[in-house]
Amino acid sequence: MTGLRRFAFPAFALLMLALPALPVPDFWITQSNYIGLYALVALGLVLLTGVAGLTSFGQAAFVGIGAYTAAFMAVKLSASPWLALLIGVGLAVAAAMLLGAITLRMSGHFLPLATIAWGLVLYYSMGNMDWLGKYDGILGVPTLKLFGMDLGTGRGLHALIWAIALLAAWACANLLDSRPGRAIRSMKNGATMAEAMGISTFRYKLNVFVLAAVLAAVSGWLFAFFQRTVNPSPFSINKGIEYLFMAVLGGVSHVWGAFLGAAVVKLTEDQLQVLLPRLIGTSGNFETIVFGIVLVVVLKYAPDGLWTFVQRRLPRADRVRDWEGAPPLPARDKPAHGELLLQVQAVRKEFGGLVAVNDVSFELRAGEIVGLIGPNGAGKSTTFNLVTGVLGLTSGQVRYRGQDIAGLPSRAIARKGISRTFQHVKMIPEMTVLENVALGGYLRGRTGSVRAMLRLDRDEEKRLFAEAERQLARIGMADRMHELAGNLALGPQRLMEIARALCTDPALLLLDEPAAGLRHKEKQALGDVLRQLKSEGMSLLLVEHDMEFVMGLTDRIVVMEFGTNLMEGTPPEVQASPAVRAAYLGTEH
Ligand SMILES: Nc1ncnc2c1ncn2[C@@H]1O[C@H](COP(=O)(O)OP(=O)(O)OP(=O)(O)O)[C@@H](O)[C@H]1O
Repeated sequence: MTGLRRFAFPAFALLMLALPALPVPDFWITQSNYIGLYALVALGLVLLTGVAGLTSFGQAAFVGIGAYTAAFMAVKLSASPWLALLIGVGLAVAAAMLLGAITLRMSGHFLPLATIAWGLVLYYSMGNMDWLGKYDGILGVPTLKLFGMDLGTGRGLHALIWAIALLAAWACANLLDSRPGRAIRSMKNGATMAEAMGISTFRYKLNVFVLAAVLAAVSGWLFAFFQRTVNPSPFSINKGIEYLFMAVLGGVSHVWGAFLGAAVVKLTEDQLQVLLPRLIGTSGNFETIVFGIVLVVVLKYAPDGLWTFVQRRLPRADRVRDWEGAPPLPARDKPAHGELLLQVQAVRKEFGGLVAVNDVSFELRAGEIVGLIGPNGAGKSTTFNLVTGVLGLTSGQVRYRGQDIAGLPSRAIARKGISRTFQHVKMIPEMTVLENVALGGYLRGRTGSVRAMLRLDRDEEKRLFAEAERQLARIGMADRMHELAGNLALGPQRLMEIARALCTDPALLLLDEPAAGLRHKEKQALGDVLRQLKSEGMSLLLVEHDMEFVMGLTDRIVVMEFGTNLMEGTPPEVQASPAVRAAYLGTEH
């Protein structure tokens, strides 16, 4: 890390923790308290929405759970605030697990809708329950005491709010730069790539959803002791939208975006509440209208949020190469040369009335490169997806090293030693090449989210990065490991995907149209890499449209047309076949 980056966080933390001791007016301390409380909630949304791609409008309801638990237990039960924290967080976890279990397997708009419903249900429940004081809420919450010291509501509480918010930011930043963090980041653009790397996307979605709920509940707990009264209005769906607005405005993919978003929203909201009634001549919640307009403008012109403007000015530093000499990751037993590796037996896939793959069979032995070719729409990609578990079979069998793998999810197939690349490169563009490749090592590591947040994963990380660099060196890209993956041209991106697949320690590598869209030189480089992998004993199944590319590379070729096996043979046999030529030229045969 550069000096600026290394010192920025401790300097900011020190400033925020020392702020109450400085001659700062009480008003600014109060504002800063709100910013810390809001940032804690927005931080959860950064992970949930920005990083994992899940939208929640219901975070204010989780804040409400924390706040109401704290107020109720302190006022009605005179219980310890720390017990209230435990129970509040526990309730938020239970609610998030239940809500997540129902909605997180569904795609698209189900989660946002469910979170809206959840926000509304909780708001009206809080407002209608006698024992929670209905819309008046619970008054007279005592101040928080820590080691016998009364923190009060202003300066004393400021240190606690900011200590917790900064600790949470540190933990979230650690999480994002770790094995589980890469898994979370890989889910943003759909589950296919993540699952192919062996990641249970449902588990990580639930993890992040629960973590965001916990951060919100902790904020609510602090909020109750800060305001010393709770009522439903700060936990309404409006506030849920405002939290999302803070995260989006600040920079929904960046931990520090949460703080920037919370600060900008809080400070402008206050200014607008004074300014707008004066301008318009009548009072009302006009700031909401302004925020709505600003949100549309931000989404249009700065979809990554304001933090990106700050980040662009900070120098980007390469990851410190501290993994020299790290012990190698565990590796699987490799099949002996010539062992029967993959048996595809009469696989069939129907989409409604269309038979995309019609009882196709072929085999692949260890150490071979087999090509699966055919004209557009022949059913190659569908066959590929049947083997890799992305699609379910209508009938037939797929055996890998003698075991039936048909119907297994792709992450289970990855675990068995089959890895793949994608026709349209799937990567995390804002991560470096090295980090993208390290994602491939996911199944070879063990670190969970809690260990990662506490930074107890460094030994394993060194092993993962050492392996990622080794695989990059294997395909001749070690010198580009610190570049952002999104900045690479298509050829190197495809090679990077191969390195990522190799990082899974596969016994069989499946490449989906690796030469598509590549220039002549890039194709040559790819061909050299594949030949080298074969010489190292790797087994490869190549789905390819480009006849010329596969001819010089493969041992055997399976030709498909209209979903069926047209023929199978060596490259010269295929090249000599009038039927294949006719299929490619689209003439009768
Ligand atoms: N999810 C789907 N739903 C309905 N039809 C599909 C689906 N996926 C593929 N098909 C159809 O199945 C047939 C085979 O498609 P597939 O993508 O497997 O062919 P391909 O040989 O890989 O072609 P290309 O080289 O163009 O990728 C095509 O007619 C396609 O339209």
